[in-house]
Amino acid sequence: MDMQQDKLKAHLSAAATRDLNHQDSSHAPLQPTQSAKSNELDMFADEDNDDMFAPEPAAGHKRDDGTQAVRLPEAKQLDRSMLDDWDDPEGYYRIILGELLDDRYHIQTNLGKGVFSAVVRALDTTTNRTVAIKIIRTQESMYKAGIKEIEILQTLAEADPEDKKHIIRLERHFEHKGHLCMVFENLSINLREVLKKFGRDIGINIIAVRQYALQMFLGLTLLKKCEILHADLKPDNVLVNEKRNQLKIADLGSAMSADDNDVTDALVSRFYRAPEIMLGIKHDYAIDMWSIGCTLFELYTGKICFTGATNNQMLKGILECRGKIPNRMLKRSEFWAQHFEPDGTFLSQEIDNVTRREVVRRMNITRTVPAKELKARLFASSKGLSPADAKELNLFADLLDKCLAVDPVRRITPTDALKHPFISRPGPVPPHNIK
Ligand SMILES: Nc1ncnc2c1ncn2[C@@H]1O[C@H](COP(=O)(O)OP(=O)(O)OP(=O)(O)O)[C@@H](O)[C@H]1O
Repeated sequence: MDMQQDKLKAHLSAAATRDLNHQDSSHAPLQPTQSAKSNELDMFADEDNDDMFAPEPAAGHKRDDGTQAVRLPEAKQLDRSMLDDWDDPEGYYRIILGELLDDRYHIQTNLGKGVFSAVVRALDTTTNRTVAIKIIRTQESMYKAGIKEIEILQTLAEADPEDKKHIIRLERHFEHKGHLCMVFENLSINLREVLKKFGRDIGINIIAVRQYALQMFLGLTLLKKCEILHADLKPDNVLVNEKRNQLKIADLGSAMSADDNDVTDALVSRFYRAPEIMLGIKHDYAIDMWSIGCTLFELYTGKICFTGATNNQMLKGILECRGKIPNRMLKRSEFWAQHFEPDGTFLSQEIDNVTRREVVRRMNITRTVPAKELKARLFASSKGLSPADAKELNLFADLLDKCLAVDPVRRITPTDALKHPFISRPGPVPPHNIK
């Protein structure tokens, strides 16, 4: 529980920072050159290519994926007994570039720290391939969470032997100096970084969004088939390959069995949190579809779909954009009284601009059908659309409307999302991917 709270705190502060980062970004035109591109491998081709993870070009050799790998001094087992402590005060393993882990993995790059782990990129000297290794912090709760994540990843891999469903592959795991180490296939950057580098805070082109949407929906079908909720989907937890034409859903550290659905209003990072979670209604697979809807909106516009410093302010944004919460939902809600009066009036808990005190503003939202607002926001970020582009964007708006249905019972399922015309119509999508 501590760990979850820890993780949530970090998510909240990261989300708040992102919120600030996005305040000034301007809307993106759907540039004709972007929308006209038809080759999905080429979807970012005219954009700058300065990969933050690109290895040193000079002393490199070609990897099997065609990229350059750094030539490192000969791998050696460091005698860490010479060191006072191989962990930092927070239980993270202190990374030493060049160290050989498990007599096999030669650490090349430090990819940074998450809440649960430090992640490194390493060369597997047995296969000569690059891998990513998640080195879990020492805390017992984190070790246990790591074991759970391994079990879930194994279940998912067994159900997808051909690796077609876009969920990250765990190759194996081992222990090193009391740390659980998880060896993953190596990927490049996450979708938040894609947005920052290639969308320049204005979003990426609709062909890329469609390709990514298809792959994420395939991932959701596998999760559902295995009766697993990811419960932390957001751009940060979706990784792409070097070419950026394939993605994998990653970080299953919060994933759980679908019947493990105790009511809590703090599940999922706040901006990607479905309304039923905030209202205290028993949740199911639909929470992941909501998160994907928010992620797709953000990919296209470069803007976070719903923001709010609290669940209450998140609900306010959702109500304004998507209309009234249906009574049948409020009836099943454990936390409705924190946000509504018995007659359905919304109690917006805001900070007064002048006094800086909390004030409660009563809002009577009666609209039962979603406003055109979502669509308007998509079109506002796309200037100078050709009729063909506008048609494409209308299809995307219709799909998003269904992914972001307030009532989870009415929200589109992954299988139906794959059949939606935005995804299923003929186009530049490899046919083997559509199952
Ligand atoms: N297989 C991989 N290939 C390349 N980079 C990876 C891989 N796995 C993780 N990373 C990088 O490490 C970061 C953290 O990974 P991950 O989210 O799995 O760790 P975590 O400790 O669970 O973090 P948190 O829960 O705080 O997001 C990712 O955002 C990504 O940038």
